[in-house]
Amino acid sequence: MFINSLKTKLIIFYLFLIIFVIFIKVGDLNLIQLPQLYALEALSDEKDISRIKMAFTSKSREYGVINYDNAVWDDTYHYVDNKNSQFTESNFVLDTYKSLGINGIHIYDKQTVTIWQQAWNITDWSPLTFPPFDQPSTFVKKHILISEELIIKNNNKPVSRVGFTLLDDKLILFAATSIFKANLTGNANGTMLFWRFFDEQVLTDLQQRAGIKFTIEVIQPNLKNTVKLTSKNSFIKNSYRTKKDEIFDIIPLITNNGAIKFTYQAPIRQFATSWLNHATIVSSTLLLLTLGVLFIFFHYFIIRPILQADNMVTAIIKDNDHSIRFASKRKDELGTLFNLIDRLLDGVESNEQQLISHNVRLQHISQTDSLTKIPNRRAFDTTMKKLLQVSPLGLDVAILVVDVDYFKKYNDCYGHAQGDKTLYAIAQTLRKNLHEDTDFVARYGGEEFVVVLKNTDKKSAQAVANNLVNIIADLKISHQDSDITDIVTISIGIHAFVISGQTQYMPLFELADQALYQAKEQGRNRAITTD
Ligand SMILES: Nc1nc2c(ncn2[C@@H]2O[C@H](COP(=O)(O)OP(=O)(O)OP(=O)(O)O)[C@@H](O)[C@H]2O)c(=O)[nH]1
Repeated sequence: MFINSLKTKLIIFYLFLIIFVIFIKVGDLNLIQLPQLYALEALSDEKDISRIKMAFTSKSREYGVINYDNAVWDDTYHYVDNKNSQFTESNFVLDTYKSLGINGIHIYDKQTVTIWQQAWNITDWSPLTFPPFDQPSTFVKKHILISEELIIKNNNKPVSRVGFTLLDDKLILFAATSIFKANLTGNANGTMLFWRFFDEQVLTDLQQRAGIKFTIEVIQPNLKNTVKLTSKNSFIKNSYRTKKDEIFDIIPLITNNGAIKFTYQAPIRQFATSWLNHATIVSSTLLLLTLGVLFIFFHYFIIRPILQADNMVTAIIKDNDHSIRFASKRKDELGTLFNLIDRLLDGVESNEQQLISHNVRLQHISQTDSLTKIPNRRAFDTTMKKLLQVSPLGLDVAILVVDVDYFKKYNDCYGHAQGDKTLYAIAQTLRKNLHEDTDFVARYGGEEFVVVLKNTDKKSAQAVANNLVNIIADLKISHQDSDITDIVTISIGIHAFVISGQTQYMPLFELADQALYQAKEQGRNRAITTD
C-alpha cells in the first residue's frame, strides 16, 4: 500500500516535523517571548505617560509658585485692606502678564468678592473680560477660590489650588493662593488668582516638557484613569496601545468637572507580533531547505538503492536469472546487505549449474547403453521422433537393423563375458565407421543394433550396410561354432524411405526388421534392402 512506502513515511514524518516546529515556534513566541516584550513595551509606554503627566504637574506647579510669591506678600496683603491702586498699577503692568505668560490676575477679599481684576487676550494683548472670574460663580467660589474653612483646616497657613479646570466650556490653567503676610502671621485676607486659557502655546510648552507630541481633548470625568487595553494577541493581556497604535490617558481636572484626555502616537513597535514575520519566514525557509536536502539525501542514499534492489530482485524472481549481481561499491550497511545477497546468488547459481551438469549426465546415462557405451533404445526413440518432426519433406532416410549372427552359439562357446566384450567391439566399430554428424547408431536390445542414415537413399544405404558387414568381418573375431564361417559376422536389414509427413517410426523399423529376416534367411553375413 501507498502508506507502506518508505518514501511516504518519510514525507509524513517531515510534515509532522514541520507542524511540530511551527507549534514550538508559535508557543515560544506567544507564551515566552511576546509576553516579555509586551511587558517591556508597557514599561516604556508607562514612562512616556508619566512624562506627559509630569509636564502637566510641573506646568501647574510653576504657576503655583509665581502665584504664591505674589499672594504671600505684604504689599498684596495691605492692598486688600487699603485698595491703593498704586500697588496694582506699578506691579501688574502689561509686561507682567507677558513675562508670566498669563491671561489674568484677580484679587478677591475674604468673602470672595472681587477687589481687583485684569485680563488680556494673549494674541493681541487687548483687554478681556472673563465672567466666571469677574463675577465669581458658585463653582469658582467653591472649587477655585480659597475659603476660610480651608485655611483653618490648614492650621491657618496659606493654601494654594493649582491645576486645570473647565469654565464656560473653556479649559483653563489656574493658580489660586490665599493672601497672607510674607512672615505668615495673622489671618488670610483674600485670594489671589492667576489664570490662563489652555491654548496652543500651553500645549506646545507641555509637549516640550514631556518631549512627546500629543493632542488633548476634554472629556467627561467618569472615564477610567488609566486605560490598559487588551492586545490583539489573546496571550498578551496588557498593552497601553489601541488598535490604531495610539496611547492615551486621563488627567482629571482638579475641579472634578471634566478630564483632559491626552493621546499620542505610540513609538514604532520594536518587535514582530505575528508568528508569520520575517524571522519566521527565513527560519522556515531554512528549515524547509534543510529538510529538502535531507530528503534528497535519504532518497538518493537509502530509498533509491532499496527501490533499485527491489527491481533487481523482482527481475531475478521473474526471469529466474540468477546471474544478476548488485556488485555494490557501497561501504555502508546497505552495501553489506547487497554483497550478502550477491553471495547468496553465487550459491544459488553454482547449485543451479551443478544441477544442470547432473541433469546432463543423467540425460546422457538415460540415453546411453551401459555395456556398449553407444546410445540405447530410448535415444533411438527420441532421435526418430525428432527426425520425423523436424526433417524437411523429401529428405532421404534409411534405417538399418543390425543383428550378430549365431550369437547364442558364441555365448555358449566363449562365455557370456566374452560375448559382452564382442558386443562392445561391434558397437564401437559401427560407431567409428559412421558419420558422426549425420548418422546415428544405437543398441536396440540384446545383440541387435539400429543405424539411422540421414540424407541417404536406398543405394547409398545398401553400400553403407555392405561396408559395415565387411568391416565387422574384417575384425576377424573367431567364432568356431558359427554355421557359416569361423569368425563373427553380422546381418543387416535396410529400409530406405523419404520424409513425407510420417508420424510413427515403428512401421519403418519393422520393414527394416523384415529385411533383416530375409538376410538371415538368405544365409547371413549380408545386407538386404526392402523392395
Ligand atoms: N553375452 C551377451 N549375450 C547376449 C546379450 N544380449 C543377448 N545375448 C544373447 O544373444 C543371443 C541371441 O540369440 P538368438 O536370438 O537365438 O539368435 P542367434 O543365436 O544370434 O542366431 P541368429 O540371430 O538367428 O543368427 C542369446 O543367446 C542371448 O543370450 C548380452 O548383452 N551379452
